[in-house]
Amino acid sequence: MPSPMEKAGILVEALPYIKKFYGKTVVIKYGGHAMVNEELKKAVLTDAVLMKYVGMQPVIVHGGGPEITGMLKRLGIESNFIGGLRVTDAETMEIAQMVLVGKINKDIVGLINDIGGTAVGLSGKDANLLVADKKLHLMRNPDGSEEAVDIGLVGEIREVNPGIVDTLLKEGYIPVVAPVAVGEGGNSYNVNADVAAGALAVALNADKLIILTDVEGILADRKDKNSLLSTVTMQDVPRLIEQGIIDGGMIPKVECCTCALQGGVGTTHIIDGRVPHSLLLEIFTDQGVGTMVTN
Ligand SMILES: Nc1ncnc2c1ncn2[C@@H]1O[C@H](COP(=O)(O)OP(=O)(O)O)[C@@H](O)[C@H]1O
Ligand SMILES: CC(=O)N[C@@H](CCC(=O)OP(=O)(O)O)C(=O)O
Repeated sequence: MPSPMEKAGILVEALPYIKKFYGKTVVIKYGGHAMVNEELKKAVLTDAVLMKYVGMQPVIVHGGGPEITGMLKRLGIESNFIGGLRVTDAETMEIAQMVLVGKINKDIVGLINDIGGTAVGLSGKDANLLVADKKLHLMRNPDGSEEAVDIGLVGEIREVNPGIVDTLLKEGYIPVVAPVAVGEGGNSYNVNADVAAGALAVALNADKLIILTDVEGILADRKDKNSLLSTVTMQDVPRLIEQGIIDGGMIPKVECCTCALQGGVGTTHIIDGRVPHSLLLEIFTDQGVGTMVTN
């Protein structure tokens, strides 16, 4: 345990970072694979509450892929993914919305409020926050040609109306957003949570986008956790994907970082949500943690 004097020293060391990020908007994408257990969830959300109390404007966009898969399995429905996206028929959409908006969103809001923050839960349907069109997945054939594949009610974000989030931030709340978008006729679209976080970060003109996941960051060799790439430039991304170094669920994350940077977001980071207080380490220390994707 640090002595009281050491504790005072730690607080003073944080001062330049508190000053730098005072009033700045930070979008935190909290992935389902990083929601490992209740203790860890509490550590992540405590960091968000602390950020709020020192003057930052955290906005949480959560995922919940594993929990949706678990619920579908309990109901005897198999999950299929194409290009990292869940093939979403009407029944799957109904369950995904129930899990994301009705369960995970409310669990996060409850935990934040219990820790001492004041959170308000939203889905992308509230106040037309996320408006989407049906997304067709482009699949590459072995001969190099591309084919559009129907993956059901998966949405491609067409418009973000961040007014409701701005209003909540101004009133001192922590907005917590579930990645369900509204489409024509008021119907629901399932949106990848990384994509939702990236689009919201751009619309809010955020200073930082931090993606919490279940690996150390981008690894040069996925079998070697010591091969962390601490910085990756936007220009490196297509080559890393082509070489198969970045694969699967990491692809939407880096693509979102790239889109966010192109859309004016200050910095983007992919960090390990399994490490307690990794958010604080990223924001309040010189070294940072995980991978920073830069332009
Ligand atoms: N180069 C890479 N470095 C680290 N992880 C990678 C890499 N390429 C692919 N991945 C995979 O991406 C996964 C993270 O994406 P995903 O499972 O969708 O997480 P989340 O639920 O947090 O969105 C990792 O667990 C890992 O299996
Ligand atoms: C279209 C699509 O794939 N939607 C995701 C939404 C949740 C999500 O993205 O959760 P994670 O961040 O935990 O992966 C899904 O249904 O799993």
